[in-house]
Amino acid sequence: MQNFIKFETQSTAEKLIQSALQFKEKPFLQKELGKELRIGLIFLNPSLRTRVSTQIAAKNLGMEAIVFNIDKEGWALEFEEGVIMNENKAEHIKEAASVLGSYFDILAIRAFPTLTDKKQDMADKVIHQFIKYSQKPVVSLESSSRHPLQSLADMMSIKETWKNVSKPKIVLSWAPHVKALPHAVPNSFAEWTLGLGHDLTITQPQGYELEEQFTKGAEIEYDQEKAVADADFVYVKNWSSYHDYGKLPKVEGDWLLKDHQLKKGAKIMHCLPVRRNLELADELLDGNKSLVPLQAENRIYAAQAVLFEIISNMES
Ligand SMILES: NCCC[C@H](NC(=O)CCC(=O)O)C(=O)O
Ligand SMILES: NC(=O)OP(=O)(O)O
Repeated sequence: MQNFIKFETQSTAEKLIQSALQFKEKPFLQKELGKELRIGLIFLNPSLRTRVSTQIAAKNLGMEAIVFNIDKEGWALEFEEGVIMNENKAEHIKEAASVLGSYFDILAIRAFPTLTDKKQDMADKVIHQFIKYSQKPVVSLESSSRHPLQSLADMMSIKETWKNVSKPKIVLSWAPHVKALPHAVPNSFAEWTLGLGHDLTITQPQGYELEEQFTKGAEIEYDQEKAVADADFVYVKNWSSYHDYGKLPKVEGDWLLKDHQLKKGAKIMHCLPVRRNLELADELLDGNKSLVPLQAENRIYAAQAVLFEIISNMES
């Protein structure tokens, strides 16, 4: 594995989950591996979990991690090729990525979508420019289209929790929000669950269908109550419209999930940050159905498994 920007194969994903679970048992198992290596965590958007968990993961492997909030502390970046830079952008991605590539052994990038330019967002233009111009392995810390480190931690959390031999019923449920949010988390969640051979049902209001490349093979159920009634895991997340890109079509009914709609033993998941009592009710977040703290904790070991795999490939 050179770059980690999406789900690749079932066997790679399973290997990463196993490795993450092993690092959770023994975080310092490979504490010397990265001792002469440096990772740059480059943020174009805010973060709590991704930023801190990836720093801890790097430290557990003996690496130095430097965080750079490039959107606030760097020069304004130009991503277009061949333009005359006579407006407010002071530095081109060609120089920025190439210089950062010369400073670091691995680069990790967070670049949210515009939610206005669908083509650019779906092509993950920013992350691909970092790959092209840095010439270093790149890890996605959430791109326009996907959030693979989150999904790896989510798959690990499901694996740790589900002890039955039968397959769990997994539901991805749209939830209300006040803003237009990206599709990266639900896209990746669908990509990873289906890629690992799980059964997935997606419930969302009309107009909020996700891109089919991610959801092919999932059952779509517009009636949320029906979809969640017998679910073992309900992954709750808001996203804006994909087809009417970045818009917020009017929603009928109350999509805020209630504890009584779920069966006993069902688990609730969310990537965080969550808006309490808008996206998810206190009774669910604070109750025993919540896997949310486990998911957040597992972000460390998901990142550690990914960095371990990239470093192991660099050396061979
Ligand atoms: N990294 C996890 C989620 C990040 C982002 N959420 C947000 O922007 C929430 C913002 C707010 O609630 O104002 C998303 O949905 O992709
Ligand atoms: N879940 C997640 O990626 O959280 P942050 O946006 O805080 O990093």
